[in-house]
Amino acid sequence: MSTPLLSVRDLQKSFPAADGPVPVLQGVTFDLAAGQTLALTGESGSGKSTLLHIVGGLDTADGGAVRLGETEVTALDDRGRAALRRSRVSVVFQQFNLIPSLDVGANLAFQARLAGRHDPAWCDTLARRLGLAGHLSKYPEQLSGGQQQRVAIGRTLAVRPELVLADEPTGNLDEETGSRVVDLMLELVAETGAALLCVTHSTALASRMERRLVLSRGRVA
Ligand SMILES: Nc1ncnc2c1ncn2[C@@H]1O[C@H](COP(=O)(O)OP(=O)(O)OP(=O)(O)O)[C@@H](O)[C@H]1O
Repeated sequence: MSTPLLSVRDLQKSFPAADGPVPVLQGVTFDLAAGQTLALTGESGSGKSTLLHIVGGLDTADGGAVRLGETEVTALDDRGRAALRRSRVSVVFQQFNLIPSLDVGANLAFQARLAGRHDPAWCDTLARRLGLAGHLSKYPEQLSGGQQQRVAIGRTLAVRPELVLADEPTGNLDEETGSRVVDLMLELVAETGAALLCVTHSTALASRMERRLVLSRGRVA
């Protein structure tokens, strides 16, 4: 079998609480192949977002290992994790997290510019495919939720990351808007060849992914 793009092994994480550390991830192990899509589901508090944050280099683990290709993510220092987030792993958040002072065009290009990978032709393609070409000089507050999430997806894919992480990407959208946003996200993720790890409570969204992983009390169920 070929080496997976993402390998998570025996991942452990606790958070401090008044009466001692509370274990949140208690030995999570799974692989994700390049270009594969995986839904991460499980009850509230089961550790889904915590896992996503560690995989994406937004938080650190207490034990175990995360590898992305040849890189041991869990061995990186702050700088290494920042570099990983700029160019190789990119996150779509439920709250969109656009930069309010930048227009749509600048938001789309923002992460790619930071990564030194800005490709104007690819940004134009993304804007057109995401139905944003007529909105490039608008600001996030002038957009609907669905439009804002499409900008966030475009910003994520503008860097051509190896791995896209999505945390409840349709959580703030109505069902129909969410379904259209997911269609676009899956289409464009597939075209770039990125793998997708998507945290969701939505069975409709989870059913659109090739694989499903259920977390229960910090373990893969
Ligand atoms: N920074 C933190 N400090 C302390 N506890 C935390 C922190 N982040 C998460 N937790 C706790 O860790 C547990 C898992 O949280 P996490 O957000 O990963 O769960 P989740 O499965 O994504 O939940 P949900 O589906 O409700 O978003 C919860 O009990 C939460 O309160």
